[in-house]
Amino acid sequence: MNQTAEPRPLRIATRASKLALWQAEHVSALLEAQGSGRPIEIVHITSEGDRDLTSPLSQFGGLGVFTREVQKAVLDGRADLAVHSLKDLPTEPAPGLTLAGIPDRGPLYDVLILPEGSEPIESLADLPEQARIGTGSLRRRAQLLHQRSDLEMLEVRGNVQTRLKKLDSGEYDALCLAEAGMVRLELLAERNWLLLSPPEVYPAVGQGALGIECRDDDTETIEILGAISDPAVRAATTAERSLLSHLRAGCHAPIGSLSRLEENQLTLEAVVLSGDGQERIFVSESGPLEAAAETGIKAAEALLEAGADRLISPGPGSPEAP
Ligand SMILES: NCc1[nH]cc(CCC(=O)O)c1CC(=O)O
Repeated sequence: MNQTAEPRPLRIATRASKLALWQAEHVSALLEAQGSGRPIEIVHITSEGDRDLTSPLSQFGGLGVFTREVQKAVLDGRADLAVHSLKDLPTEPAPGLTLAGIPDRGPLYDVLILPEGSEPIESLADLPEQARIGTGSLRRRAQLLHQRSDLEMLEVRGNVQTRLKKLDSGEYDALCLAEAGMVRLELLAERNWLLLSPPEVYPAVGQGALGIECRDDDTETIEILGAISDPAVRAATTAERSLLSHLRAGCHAPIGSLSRLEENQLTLEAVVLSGDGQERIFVSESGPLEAAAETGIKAAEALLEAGADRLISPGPGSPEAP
């Protein structure tokens, strides 16, 4: 009889898209380096958001369409932790789960990807008149229209690879995506692209960051996830998510934000736009790192004070439809 029991595996639940798998592998490597001594397994989950590739995201599933089934696997005990793109994770906490891990953050901004073989461009002004831009995100749509009201914004669904195929087949003149996803999938080197950064284009709340959840009574996993977290990223994303939840805009709203850290000071910039990009409200609030959530609330209040509630339409949707 063998009395030396193998340590229990630490099971990571993830969607099975290439990007989700990269992110799960990244977390797996962080956990290995952290050295809990437990072997790591990756459990693949199919989400509603991956199954239905035809409807616009705003019209089905709503909030948490990419995260719900991965969360269920942890709640059911099929896995111990769930890895999400933080920007896809609703700010409303899931009962029974806790957001215990927020590790290092990838690139924050969006990029405008050009079809294979196109000439490079240096700014949005270089796009042809009425260029067709593929994006399903109201935030990207509104900010691009704010710069160039002539652009034709077209809905796009499916994973990053599917979208790039549509771009290269001529459906769009350019595609707007997160730099983080493109870098993780090593897809930027092959083509020409333009960085879309603030103040022209603010990223989504939590963009580029990962959120790792576990059961709220699983003290061992909570401790392990704490050890692979980055306090600066946690503070920054806490401010951003606090802003979003206080705007009660877990809905499909054109909201962008950026947090900057300087020594012990956190500055949160935020924009809210009308869907057509005609109206845009900007605020900036600062506070100590430890008061990140309060800084988020202050920014939300300043936006509401300036009339943001008129621009935010209530309704179902995810914090960031892609
Ligand atoms: N909504 C889909 C989604 N969720 C996370 C990423 C990429 C990684 C990130 O932005 O954190 C993407 C693709 C995209 O927006 O281009």
